[in-house]
Amino acid sequence: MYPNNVISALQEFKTPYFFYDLDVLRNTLEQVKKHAISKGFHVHFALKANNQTRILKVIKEAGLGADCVSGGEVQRAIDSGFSPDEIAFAGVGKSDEEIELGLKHDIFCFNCESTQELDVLNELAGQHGNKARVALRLNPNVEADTHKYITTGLNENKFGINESDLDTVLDKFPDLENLELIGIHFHIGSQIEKFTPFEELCSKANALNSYIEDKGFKLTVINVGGGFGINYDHPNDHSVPDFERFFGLFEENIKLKNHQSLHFELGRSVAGQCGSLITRVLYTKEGKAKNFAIVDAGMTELIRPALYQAKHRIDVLTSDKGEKTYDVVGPICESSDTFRKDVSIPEVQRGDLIAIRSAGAYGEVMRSAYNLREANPSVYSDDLNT
Ligand SMILES: Cc1ncc(COP(=O)(O)O)c(C=O)c1O
Ligand SMILES: N[C@@H](CCCC[NH3+])C(=O)O
Repeated sequence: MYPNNVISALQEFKTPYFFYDLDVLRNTLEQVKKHAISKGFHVHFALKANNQTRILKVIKEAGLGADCVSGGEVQRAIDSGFSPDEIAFAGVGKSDEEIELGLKHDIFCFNCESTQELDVLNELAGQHGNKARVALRLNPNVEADTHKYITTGLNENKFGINESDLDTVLDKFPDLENLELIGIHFHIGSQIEKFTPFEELCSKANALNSYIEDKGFKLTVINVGGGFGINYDHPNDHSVPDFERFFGLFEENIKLKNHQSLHFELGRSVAGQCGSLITRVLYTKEGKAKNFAIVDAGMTELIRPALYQAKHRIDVLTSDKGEKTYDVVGPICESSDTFRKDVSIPEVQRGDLIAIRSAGAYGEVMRSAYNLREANPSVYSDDLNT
């Protein structure tokens, strides 16, 4: 819950809008610095989670690099001050145009996901006259224990190169004269709350690392991806994820050779807790079976509940009345436009301000204009009149 001076400042802006508490972001980044960067680990922020320039500048200043999945994100990273040698470009379907943008800027690394992509990258790099650095995204077939739509490291997923194809891919490298294989890359899924999948990932990564090095390749980059989950139920008590345990697990379990460094691509765990979607109650409706609180934000602003049945905490900022049970719903013409079902919150009335919490990652970036919805500007804590 926000303090009263913040709540009254938040009243001034046109809802719905995203509010970013930059102090929460800075505190989060302090922990990333303490438990990862100071130990020599490289942490790339996944722009797919949040690509607001203001947010990216704070993240860049803390010493993180950028993990991009489109030409647009590569360009946004560069425009936000990331140096090309801090930019990794991943993605299962990079277009020729997007690859060319990466080559033009001579970015740090392309994370490649198929043999065909390697051929295309090799050809385009040849035309550009520069060698492209490549990390192979390998599919470790590890169960991430998360929502099925956001698991990525299983054989049935479209991502990465399966172990059974690895020899064929490695055998190609002598012919790929414009590529330099510098590393291996993994990413098993997102919003992973247990630590066992990451332990399993470490043993798979160790085995594959040794296997490829034994074949005579020198890998300098071991990239274990992102996926660390956040606490959606208690964003105040857990505003910063337990990075000590997360990075400690990798420090203990990943076996690096002397010439190797460990890389991460974190999105949600960095940006998730600093953002809220601020919305106003438009109407309340007492149904036969349900009470509805109809708010002015919808799945167009935050699609996670509709897409993954995600439950974001709802804080009513302007009511201290007794609790009442509501379905909190948006104005979009879809029944799935529901933020929470049967949630107990202080009784609300038209005009009350509500914060839908933990919306800093995969919130604003996934916004759509469906129903011709207008996008209001985001608000940053540093600019509040408090
Ligand atoms: C390849 C890759 N790297 C990094 C991320 C960032 O993941 P997260 O936000 O869960 O840390 C994702 C998203 O799941 C991804 O697909
Ligand atoms: N968009 C997803 C995460 C996908 C991660 C990208 N591979 C979410 O909101 O939880």
